Amino acid sequence: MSSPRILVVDDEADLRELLEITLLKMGMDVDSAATVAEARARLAQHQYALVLTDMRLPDGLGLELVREVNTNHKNTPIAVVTAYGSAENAVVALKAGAFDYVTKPVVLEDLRIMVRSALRLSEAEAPGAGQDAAEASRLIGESPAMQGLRAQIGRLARSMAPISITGESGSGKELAAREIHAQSSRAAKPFVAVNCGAIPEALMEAEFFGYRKGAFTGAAEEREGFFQAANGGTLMLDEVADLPLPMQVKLLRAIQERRVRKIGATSEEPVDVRIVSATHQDLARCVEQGRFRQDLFYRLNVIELRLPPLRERLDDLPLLCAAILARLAGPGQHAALGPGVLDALRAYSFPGNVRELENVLERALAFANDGVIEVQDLQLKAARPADPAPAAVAPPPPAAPAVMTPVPEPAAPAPAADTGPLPGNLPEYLSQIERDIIQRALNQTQFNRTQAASLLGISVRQLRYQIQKLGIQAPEG
Ligand SMILES: Nc1ncnc2c1ncn2[C@@H]1O[C@H](COP(=O)(O)OP(=O)(O)OP(=O)(O)O)[C@@H](O)[C@H]1O
Repeated sequence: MSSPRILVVDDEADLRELLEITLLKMGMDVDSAATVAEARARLAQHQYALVLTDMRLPDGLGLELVREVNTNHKNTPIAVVTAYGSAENAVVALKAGAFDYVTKPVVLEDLRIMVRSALRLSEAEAPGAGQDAAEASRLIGESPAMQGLRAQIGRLARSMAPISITGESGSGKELAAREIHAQSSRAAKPFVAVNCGAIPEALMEAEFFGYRKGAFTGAAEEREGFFQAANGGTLMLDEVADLPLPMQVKLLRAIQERRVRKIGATSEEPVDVRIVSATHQDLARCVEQGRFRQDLFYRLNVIELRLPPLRERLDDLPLLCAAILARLAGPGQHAALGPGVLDALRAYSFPGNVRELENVLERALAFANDGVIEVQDLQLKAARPADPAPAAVAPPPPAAPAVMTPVPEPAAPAPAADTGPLPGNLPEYLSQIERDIIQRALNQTQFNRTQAASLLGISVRQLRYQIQKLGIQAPEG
């Protein structure tokens, strides 16, 4: 089998030589070009497994090559070499379709990581390899919005560019992130999803970067963090707007440098992780309000992927219902919608999106006779005629009175202290009360954590923490 062929485009002879030697040592065949024109000539002659170009060339910009390769040589990944500290250039190149970048002075280990990743990509795209993206997709729906989304995911999966996924709660952000990972050259490596809103602030650094044995009291043995766990794969930062500011600084550094330092370690280690972030909040607004760092926003938001709310793609309801019912019924079992049910679902606004649809159908199936769901089984309460249809990334609407009734104050069920027996285990007793109340709030809001938190007068972060601590089973994606 012949070695992969790589084109290096750089007018600085020293750097070009360094790149060539490194690539040759990795077993590649290397061609080089010193100008855009030479690069074009080479590209016309050969099919390359990777093009690596400097940003500034004597007769033009590396960016032009990025665009050309993306248009005329769709299966060839192209990466850029950017000057140190010019984060802006790297972001511009990624937006233009560069697969990845390395910064000058080039750290050879980073270069090797990038090249290996690009070659996995070329192999995956070789004719006959891999699956057809649409066929493999787990994102159900044939509405124009979903078709557009799947096409966009197919394109985005090829690069290393950070992606920021926005969309309402339950609209499929995590599923989309998994899809990007599954279609990328990183598919064989881990996909790690982290709910940034559910980690107590004091533990964040240890959770993200890991720690060495003895780094602090309780660090009985060395532990990896999320970055190490996702090495070679994809790290999804879910609810990224919930990151506390000090952690945002550390995360920005790790993303920029592609290196992390475990707590208690003296040196940093390289990590090769693609970052996908998600939020139901308007991150730009969070930046304006000083709650989110502008530089991290810029870094994460290189490419934006918006997930439409379910009410904007109601035509997908039949397919979604069929898939969800098939899953709920189990193999060999039958579950179906009775007459008028689809119309009733169509008239509903699904503030909790696909997750809410799943919950509605699951509950309805429990009530249904012989697996056929009737309109009354849906218990949609009110079809809410004038739904506000909130903007995709706007803060969630206030609790809708038609669906929710207030949860009593937590103090209300306190034991009748004067008469009843005292609880034998006060902490457990209080936990049980808390568990019941949170469960009720979640049930009432169809597991919309933002609305449940607002009903209970606590922050989403507090609610998530309590859900985890109390072991409440909330359906997750
Ligand atoms: N297009 C879709 N096709 C099939 N299932 C979907 C689709 N979109 C969402 N789902 C399902 O809906 C549920 C919620 O999806 P997911 O967890 O990805 O949403 P999310 O936007 O990340 O939610 P949250 O903001 O609450 O974290 C999951 O069970 C997921 O499988």
